[in-house]
Amino acid sequence: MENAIQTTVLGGGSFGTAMAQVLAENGHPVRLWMRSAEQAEAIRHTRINHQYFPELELDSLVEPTTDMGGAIEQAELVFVALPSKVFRDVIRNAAGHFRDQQMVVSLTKGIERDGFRLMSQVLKEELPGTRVGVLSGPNLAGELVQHEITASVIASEDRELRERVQQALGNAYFRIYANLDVYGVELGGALKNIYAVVSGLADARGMGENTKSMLITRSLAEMSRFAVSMGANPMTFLGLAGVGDLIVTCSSSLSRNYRVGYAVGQGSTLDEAVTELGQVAEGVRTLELVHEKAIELDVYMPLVRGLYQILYRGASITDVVGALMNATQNSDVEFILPRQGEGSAI
Ligand SMILES: NC(=O)C1=CN([C@@H]2O[C@H](COP(=O)(O)OP(=O)(O)OC[C@H]3O[C@@H](n4cnc5c(N)ncnc54)[C@H](OP(=O)(O)O)[C@@H]3O)[C@@H](O)[C@H]2O)C=CC1
Ligand SMILES: O=C(CO)COP(=O)(O)O
Repeated sequence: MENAIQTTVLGGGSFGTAMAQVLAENGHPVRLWMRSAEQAEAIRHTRINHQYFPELELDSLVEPTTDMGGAIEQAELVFVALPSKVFRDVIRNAAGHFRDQQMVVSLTKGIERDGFRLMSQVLKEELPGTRVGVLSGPNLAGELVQHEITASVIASEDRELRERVQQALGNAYFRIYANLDVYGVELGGALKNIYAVVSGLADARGMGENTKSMLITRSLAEMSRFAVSMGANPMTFLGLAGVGDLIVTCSSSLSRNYRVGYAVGQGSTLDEAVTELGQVAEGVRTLELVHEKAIELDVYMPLVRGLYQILYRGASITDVVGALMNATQNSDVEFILPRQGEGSAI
């Protein structure tokens, strides 16, 4: 195709595969890097990624590979779809293959334990000289490959990168908006996973629609409050990468975080729920990190605290719900009201 962009996706899991398919359907050759030679070989022969998308026939422009060097060196645009837990190690091992000014976009929605770093920060540290962006939004992989009309946000300080990503990914079913608030867009994607777990729990317990609405709305207030305390722009949380992603992950059983919450709500232990899922649910780890950070920064996060008590301290769901409904700190104030003469806060 004229104007085809050479692309690479690192990570042959659920989202990496979905994004590779979108790129290929748009006419861009894409190397899909995965660590398993067996998996790459099977995809090459069957055109199917059996473990993650057994019903999806991959476009002929998707080339599965385990050759990390070749995949990176030949790409103009590299997308990274790896769990946050392994992100830095994989990138560090591959660092020698990247070149100056190459465009690298994180698709990962998680936080690194050491130093509470987001993936774009990891990329900047490990790959100095490259241009970095993050893509985030309400993008369930399973819906994207079904061509459900979807939108996402490319956030980067680099205008050329934003435009290139819009060009590479945009099509009749996928619309890519641009944003300059890299930190807010990325933090939104990571934080909403926690509340998807809460939402799954609530659904498993048969809680009502009033409850669900309350939970989602208060989740938005809580994640925005945290983000503002970390220096993000609260307006970003009213967009696709904030409330947009929160709504979809809190509402869909396609969300792995929701499914973990649902399983725990039905009586599984956290370990059982995560093992049964067999894919990454970033919210479980993010919860621990945000819980710790909220204490450090003294940010009021009752839902994070409640979920932490349930998942990590063995508290009963009934007790936690009771405590939340009887909470006194800030409980009767919907928004933290500004003092006279100050701007508004959330
Ligand atoms: N799925 C979705 O709908 C969306 C996911 N995301 C985000 O994308 C990121 C990746 O998620 P997703 O693809 O869904 O996760 P999956 O669990 O589906 O896949 C994870 C992928 O990472 C690979 N991997 C794990 N550990 C390593 C390692 N040490 N070295 C190399 N590869 C490794 C896995 O390989 P193997 O199969 O060999 O274990 C697999 O290919 C997450 O941060 C998620 O939040 C963002 C938007 C949507
Ligand atoms: O981020 C997602 C949708 O935007 C996917 O959520 P899960 O990781 O919970 O499946």
